[in-house]
Amino acid sequence: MKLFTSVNDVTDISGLVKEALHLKQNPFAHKELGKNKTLGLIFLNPSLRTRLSTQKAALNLGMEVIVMNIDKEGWALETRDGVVMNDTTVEHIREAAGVMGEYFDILGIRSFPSLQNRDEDYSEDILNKFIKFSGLPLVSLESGTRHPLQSLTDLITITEHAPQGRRPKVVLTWAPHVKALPQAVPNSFAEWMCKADVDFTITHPEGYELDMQFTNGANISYNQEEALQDADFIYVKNWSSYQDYGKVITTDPSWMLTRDRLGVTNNAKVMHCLPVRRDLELGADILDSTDSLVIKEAGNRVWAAQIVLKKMLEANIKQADERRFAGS
Ligand SMILES: NCCC[C@H](NC(=O)CCC(=O)O)C(=O)O
Ligand SMILES: NC(=O)OP(=O)(O)O
Repeated sequence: MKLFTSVNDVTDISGLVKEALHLKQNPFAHKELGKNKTLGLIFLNPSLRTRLSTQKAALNLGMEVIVMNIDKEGWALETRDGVVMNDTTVEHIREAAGVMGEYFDILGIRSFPSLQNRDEDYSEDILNKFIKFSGLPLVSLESGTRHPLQSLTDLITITEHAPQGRRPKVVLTWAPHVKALPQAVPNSFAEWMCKADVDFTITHPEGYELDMQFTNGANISYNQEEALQDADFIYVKNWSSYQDYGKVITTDPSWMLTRDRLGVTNNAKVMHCLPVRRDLELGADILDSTDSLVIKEAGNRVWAAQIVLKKMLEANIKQADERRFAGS
């Protein structure tokens, strides 16, 4: 594996989940694999889970890790091409990414969308430039349109807690929020669920339709109660409008999931990628109950990151060996 930016970088999804669950039982079995290899984690936006879990995963594999919050600690980055840099930006992404290529063996990048310009965000220009100019194997730590480490984690968590002998029903439900949030988490979750062995439904108010490229194969409903019927897993997330790009169309509190809503479900477990705003997006009564999987889910971020880094290290070692043999 050279890139992990979407589900399309994975050839065997259920195989990857199984391997991640195996790592969870044997976290230090590959401690030699990452010896003398350096992972660079570059954040253009805040993070708690992605930063800590990916760092821990790399340490479990014996790697060195360097973390930089480039938005706060680096020179102001220019990402556009063909501009005279006579304003506030100091360093171009071409040089910045190129330099990272000299220091690291694997690069992780977090780059949120601006939510101002849909074409720009959905072109994944910044992620693609880091890939191109670093020349490194790259793992997305959440980009303009996707959060694949989160989605792999979510599938691992669903697989661990799924009922025996039948396909689980998974429902992604929109939740209210005061701020405009990216579509990356729900896009990515939908994209993975549509390819997984689950019965998948999305429910949201009108105007919150996600880009159809991510929801192909999902049932979509504007009626939350109907959608929740017989659910085994409920994935709660706010996102801003894709159509009226980046806008908050409603904050209707009746969309907030509370425990009394779970009555129509099949004792559903509730998931959220975190951070979550209590009693705005999701009721504290759920978060503080055994119906919530959010902490275990966040725990599984380690195994998602570790299996991805392991695949990248193995591919790189193979490539390096091939180069060595070719030269001998
Ligand atoms: N990485 C996990 C989610 C990150 C981001 N949430 C946020 O920005 C929450 C901000 C707030 O609640 O103010 C999102 O939804 O994509
Ligand atoms: N879920 C998630 O990606 O959390 P952070 O933004 O804290 O990394």
